[in-house]
Amino acid sequence: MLRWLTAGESHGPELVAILEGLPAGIPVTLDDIRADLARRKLGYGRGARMKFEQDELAISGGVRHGLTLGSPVALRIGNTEWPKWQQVMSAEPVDPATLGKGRGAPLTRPRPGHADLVGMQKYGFDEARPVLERASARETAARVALGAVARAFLAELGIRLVSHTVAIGPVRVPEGSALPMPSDVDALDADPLRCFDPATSERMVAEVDAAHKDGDTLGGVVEVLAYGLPPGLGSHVHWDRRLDARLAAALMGIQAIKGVEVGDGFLTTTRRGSAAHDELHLADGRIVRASDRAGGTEGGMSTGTVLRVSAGMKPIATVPHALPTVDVATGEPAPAHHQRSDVCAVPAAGVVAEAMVALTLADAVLEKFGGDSVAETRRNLEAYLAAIPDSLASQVAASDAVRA
Ligand SMILES: Cc1cc2nc3c(=O)[nH]c(=O)nc-3n(C[C@H](O)[C@H](O)[C@H](O)COP(=O)(O)O)c2cc1C
Ligand SMILES: C=C(O[C@@H]1CC(C(=O)O)=C[C@@H](OP(=O)(O)O)[C@H]1O)C(=O)O
Repeated sequence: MLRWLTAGESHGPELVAILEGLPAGIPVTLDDIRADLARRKLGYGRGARMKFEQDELAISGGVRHGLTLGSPVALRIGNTEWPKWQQVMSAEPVDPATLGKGRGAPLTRPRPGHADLVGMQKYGFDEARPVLERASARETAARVALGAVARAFLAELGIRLVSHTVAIGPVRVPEGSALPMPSDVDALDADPLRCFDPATSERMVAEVDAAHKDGDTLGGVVEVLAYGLPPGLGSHVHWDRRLDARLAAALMGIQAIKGVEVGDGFLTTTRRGSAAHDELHLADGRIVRASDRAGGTEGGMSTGTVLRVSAGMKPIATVPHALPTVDVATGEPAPAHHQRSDVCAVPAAGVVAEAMVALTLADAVLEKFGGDSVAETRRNLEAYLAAIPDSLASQVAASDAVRA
């Protein structure tokens, strides 16, 4: 079983993260994790903070000489903005009179769509600062760092992930567009919106520009693909063992994600059964699926074809053209508080989604194949695949290509 936890506030000294349950022998370097942290900052429409804040990464445990030890992997990501926030976010008691009118001023005009108001009601705060500090997606840096370690483990087994943006607001890649492969990651990261279709990307840039000009914000949809999965991760036998359910929970656990689809998702509900499923045929004596509408799971288990899940993100809640709210200090109507924000963070959400899928898949792999060293996990995986009788063996073209 793989367990992970993150802690730390958006403007606190650092984020910390622990990943427990990985086998020994996974190659992990600071540079690999830093590369993923840098990818999370990408994307046209992100706010000023992405430019000046650095992710100061340190590995505090679980890795020696570039390889995991089998012990918990502990990571720290320093917030370089901390010096400006030392007093506002001090762990030690502070005289409220010294907090002043700037950063430390109480935030009493909760933003519709953010965690502000309900967090104040639930935790008994009279302003939003103590809520938004943890509700903020700054925390996703910690998940991406853990996800980089999980991805390194999956890569050792020939499993590779890629994510891309499929919609920004109403602008969507055309139906039936080509899917990116793991080898396309650099090209995707070089695109302003991490979109695989250059013409759509141009229209997405224009959409972000238009929202920015109007003092508005945007959401969108990201898709994560996993190549090289064996059949049989997850299980049909109980709801909480289903791989699709676990992936949906992991993706819905990302700030601002409001919907998840597996494969063709809701589009499938509009089709008749005869046009909704992936027919099984024989090719060279092996079973092949004629299409991939299901997105790589059937019965809550990976089928061995490409896994395809997508997540829909709502528009950023801190709308520059501030939304109406109520000032809870005066009881009067007022505009919601706004200092700065992203116009659109969908490309970053794609990188976070990739991390959450990687962690979920790593957990499912360990559940099925176990192993205290990567070599042992690999042996168990290979023995399982070899034991599938010829009469049941399926051909998994894309996956085989990656694994080879
Ligand atoms: C990568 C990323 C960046 C985000 N940036 C902002 C932001 O700058 N301003 C903002 O108000 N919300 C931002 N959000 C969304 C908020 O974190 C989210 O709306 C808030 O936590 C409430 O979401 P919920 O209703 O899904 O819990 C971001 C989300 C993600 C995933
Ligand atoms: C800091 C990050 O994202 C932040 C997520 C976020 C929110 O409300 O979720 C609000 C913004 O922070 P601030 O209000 O300080 O400008 C984003 O910059 C990050 O992703 O590293």
